[in-house]
Amino acid sequence: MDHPHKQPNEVEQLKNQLLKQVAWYCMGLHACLIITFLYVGVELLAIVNIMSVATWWFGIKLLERAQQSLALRIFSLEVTIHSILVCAIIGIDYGFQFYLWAASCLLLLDTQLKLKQAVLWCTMIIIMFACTYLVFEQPTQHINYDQFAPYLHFLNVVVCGIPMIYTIGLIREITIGQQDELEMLAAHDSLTHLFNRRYAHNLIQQAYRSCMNNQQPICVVMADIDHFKRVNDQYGHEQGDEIIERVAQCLTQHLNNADIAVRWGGEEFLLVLPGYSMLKAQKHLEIIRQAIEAMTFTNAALQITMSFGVAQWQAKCDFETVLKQADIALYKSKHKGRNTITSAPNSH
Ligand SMILES: Nc1nc2c(ncn2[C@@H]2O[C@H](COP(=O)(O)OP(=O)(O)OP(=O)(O)O)[C@@H](O)[C@H]2O)c(=O)[nH]1
Repeated sequence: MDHPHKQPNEVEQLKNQLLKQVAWYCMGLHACLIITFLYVGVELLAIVNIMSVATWWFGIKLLERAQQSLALRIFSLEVTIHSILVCAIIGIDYGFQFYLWAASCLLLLDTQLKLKQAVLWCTMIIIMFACTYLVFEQPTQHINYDQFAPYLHFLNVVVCGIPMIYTIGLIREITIGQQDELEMLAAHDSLTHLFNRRYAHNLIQQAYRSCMNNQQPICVVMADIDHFKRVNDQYGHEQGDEIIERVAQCLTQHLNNADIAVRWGGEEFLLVLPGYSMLKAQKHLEIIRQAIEAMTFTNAALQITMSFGVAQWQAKCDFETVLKQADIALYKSKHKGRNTITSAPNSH
């Protein structure tokens, strides 16, 4: 069940905007048709179009009140009735039956309608479209401008097709955007935007395999903010969060594209440095250590430091083992008084 205080869905808002655009387009179209039908002497259809303008206007008001599902059903019903009526009066030569395709597409956009129901209704509309060719071949009222029928037919197909392409294209974009966002959310930690532990696992294995294949060294680093509990207690949890964020930014700034930075736990980070020998990693970590030590905050009294443990990932060694080596080295850094880098002994 929906939570009464749930956030408005961004995608639904986008869809609403898009539907409003389409609705304005359709309302304008019907307004033009009022004039057209008056001009060609089919007053009944001019009246039908006046009713259509009113319906689309009402639908726009529903969209403005975020009643998207009801608006879509009304739009779809309007288009269906309208197309059938027009075909019943002037026949199918003018191509108004194609709006039934648009009506079925509109109904499919109603996500509150169960897929089975939507498919059933859409199928019925498409069957109605097919029936127009059997039932309305002979018009009940002839228009004096029969010679324009092929052009109007052509125009109707195009006019009907454009919003369909536009709508489906935009929904495609929304879907791709959503997929990217989901992938991003699944891969990254929300506070630091670094990779999360679960996602990083495969990346780390890939980096390791690539280094082993190219006979390159690779280092694994465990890093932990010092006395973070004290910082939290003294300056508050929010300040603590800001520190974690800033440390993550600092790490990212000092890493290359191929390096992997992971938020491993609360104030604990894992770095995987492909192509780094132990010496190169130590030098690089020293730059990072100094950068973190030099960080300033709004509260001038606040200063933080970070401890590091680094291990070189040897061939035929599994990740858990090298991680443990880096972890033990980190523990030693803490033991030595923190704000320092320690290398795992068997990694030289
Ligand atoms: N603000 C904030 N604090 C966190 C977060 N995750 C963990 N912590 C806190 O980080 C602190 C970690 O404390 P400890 O593991 O005892 O280590 P420490 O105080 O950093 O001490 P050392 O690691 O020994 O230097 C705990 O108080 C956690 O509540 C977070 O996302 N935000």
